Amino acid sequence: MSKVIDGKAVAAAVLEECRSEVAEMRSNGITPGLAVVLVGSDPASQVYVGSKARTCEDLGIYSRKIELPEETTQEELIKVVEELNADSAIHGILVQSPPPKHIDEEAVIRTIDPRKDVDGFHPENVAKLALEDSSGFVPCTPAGCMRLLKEADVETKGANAVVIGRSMIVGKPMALLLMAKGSDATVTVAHSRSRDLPGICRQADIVIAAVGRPEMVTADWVKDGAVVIDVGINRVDDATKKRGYRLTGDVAYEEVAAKCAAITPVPGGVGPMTIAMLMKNTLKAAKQLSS
Ligand SMILES: NC(=O)C1=CN([C@@H]2O[C@H](COP(=O)(O)OP(=O)(O)OC[C@H]3O[C@@H](n4cnc5c(N)ncnc54)[C@H](OP(=O)(O)O)[C@@H]3O)[C@@H](O)[C@H]2O)C=CC1
Ligand SMILES: Nc1nc(=O)c2c([nH]1)NC[C@@H]1CN(c3ccc(C(=O)N[C@@H](CCC(=O)O)C(=O)O)cc3)C=[N+]21
Repeated sequence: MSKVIDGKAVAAAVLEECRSEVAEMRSNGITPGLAVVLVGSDPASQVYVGSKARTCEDLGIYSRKIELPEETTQEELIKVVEELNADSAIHGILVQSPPPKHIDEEAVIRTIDPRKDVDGFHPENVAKLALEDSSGFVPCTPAGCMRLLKEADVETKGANAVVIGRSMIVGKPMALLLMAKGSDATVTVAHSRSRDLPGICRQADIVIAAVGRPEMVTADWVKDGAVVIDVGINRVDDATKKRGYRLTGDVAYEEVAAKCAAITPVPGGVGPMTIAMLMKNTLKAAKQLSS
């Protein structure tokens, strides 16, 4: 028996919280605004960016989509960010990752005003997360995973949590959130150099898979009754689908679902939460900048 954690439903509830907050802010004369910058034309990035803009419009958040050509230089991109920093209609700035290879992503992120850094990627916000200072912005995907654990009534206190992946977008902030006071998990972070990943994973009460390898986590890696959060979004070729591909996570869903206590599906798990938490962060930015 397994319980499916419905990310789409939890995200919808978070978005309803946002909708009433937006209405209240607008009645006080503040319209929250989010700018999403996309360099190049990666098809997956275009899907996410479109979905972010649609969600903003639906909630009454002002959204500006800035699509720049692949050959945009770092200087040009930094100039765009600086203009958004100075623009009082914009409270949140997101530069879609990854940018083309000729752009130094870290330099661009450092240019974003930390008060508008709704991704939580700026060093100042990374430091605030590590310091457990709640005035900063928490990266949307791990924040969404924490909310899913909470909604599914998963006890993190004292639990063994294994995070697979150590990226600055997902794995590392996820580990910080799980170990923070209040969450109180015992956290192991695994990555491509980890020895005996299946053995490490089998110790876990909570598995967070953020790797980018389709169906890597199989049933024999997962302890009976564990909770599995699948962050992976992988496109795999599938001739039976009209788009020519299907989406799959980093977890072999069917076999793992058969033995775990709870699991997030892909799609419909962590992905929708990422967008919902981005809206939350945008409202937080708008409130902090307007007060
Ligand atoms: N649902 C959502 O909203 C989001 C989903 N994603 C998805 O999550 C996944 C991870 O994304 P992201 O963190 O950005 O990816 P990265 O590629 O930045 O990081 C992947 C991590 O996985 C580790 N890794 C790679 N191969 C293995 C392996 N064989 N065994 C163990 N560890 C391995 C890497 O180790 P090392 O550090 O040693 O290289 C790295 O730490 C992707 O599928 C991505 O599409 C990402 C963001 C948001
Ligand atoms: N600066 C930056 N911030 C990000 O937050 C960021 C980024 N760059 N680069 C790429 C990753 C990935 N990401 C996703 C967001 C939503 C879904 C999502 O909504 N997925 C749907 C399916 C979408 C589909 O059909 O393709 C789901 O899982 O149900 C997925 C992935 C945000 N990212």
